[in-house]
Amino acid sequence: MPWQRLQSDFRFALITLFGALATVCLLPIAGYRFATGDVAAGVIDLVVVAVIAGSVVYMWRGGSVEWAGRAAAGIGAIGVIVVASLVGLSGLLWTYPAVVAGFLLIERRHAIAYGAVTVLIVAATGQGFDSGFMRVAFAVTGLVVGLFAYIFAHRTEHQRMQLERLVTRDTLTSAANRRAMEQELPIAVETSRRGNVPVSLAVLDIDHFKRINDGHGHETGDRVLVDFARVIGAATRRGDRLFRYGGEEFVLLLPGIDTTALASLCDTLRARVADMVEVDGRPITVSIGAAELGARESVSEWLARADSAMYRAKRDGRNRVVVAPSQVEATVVDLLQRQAALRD
Ligand SMILES: Nc1nc2c(ncn2[C@@H]2O[C@H](COP(=O)(O)OP(=O)(O)OP(=O)(O)O)[C@@H](O)[C@H]2O)c(=O)[nH]1
Repeated sequence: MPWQRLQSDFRFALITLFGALATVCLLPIAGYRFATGDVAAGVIDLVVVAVIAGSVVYMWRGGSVEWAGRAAAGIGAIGVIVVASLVGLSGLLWTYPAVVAGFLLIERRHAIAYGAVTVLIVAATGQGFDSGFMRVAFAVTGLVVGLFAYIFAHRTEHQRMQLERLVTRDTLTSAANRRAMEQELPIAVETSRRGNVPVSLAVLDIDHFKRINDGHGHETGDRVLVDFARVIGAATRRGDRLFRYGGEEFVLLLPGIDTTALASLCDTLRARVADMVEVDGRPITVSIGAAELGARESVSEWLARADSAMYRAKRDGRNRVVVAPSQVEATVVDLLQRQAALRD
């Protein structure tokens, strides 16, 4: 699902854009260099394009975004340094875009160091400077460009994170919202299948929540939702994700957890809620349905299986956990039932 990642992963999208731009801009320049007999510079341009395009392909095929960015930035810097020492002024000019591109490709604090080192090496080794003063002026202007790019990247990243928090968080409980869930579940499915590690999800629905609202007021209901999300958040691991699915229903994504571990984990959560969430000293309870992702199962089928397990927990008396059988178990049960029906 790399197309979905273009929307959900900002750095993934930036590196892809950089790869496309670098290819479109550098290929004609490489052609021009060959045409004018500048074979060495042409070869350097082609190597730069090949490494950058290779990094993007590696990332699209599931490789690390960080390493793809580092490889693209690294080859960009080497290309600029070598070309500046080979062709003079027309090579020197590429230093400025390389410094700015660093902020798109790698972490901000690394990008400022990367930009400063690239500018200083080019100032020291590049050809085409008329005088020592020109070298110093080049170094100073390059560093100023890097500093401005740093300030700009800092502000943009801060605002982007604020915006992302606003659109992906539920304002009442601070859990991730349904929109975030719709983006993250397909990624979790892809990660699980690629790494061949299990992933499970649990649907948690607070019991008789309407009675809390009706008997104690909406504000108390809101407070229960906040306490509930806090208790679940504190009882789960760092990589687990809690989403508010709607109303008093939450979804918990549990990477690395299979059907065997699911029942005891969910039961711990159920007990923790009953112990720690209350109204007027009376415990609030939760019904939980859980399911491990099945082979070839879609996100909606997976969610539907966990949801129907949760409804079974409600039907069986609430304040309990029902784990949906794994797909293999479900198929065996189905076959046995069909066999029994044929025999009758
Ligand atoms: N206080 C508060 N109430 C909410 C919020 N969102 C949904 N609700 C209420 O949650 C209640 C859900 O009630 P039901 O769907 O009947 O479920 P329930 O009473 O929990 O019953 P069971 O799920 O069958 O145990 C409704 O009264 C909604 O108005 C919210 O953000 N704050």
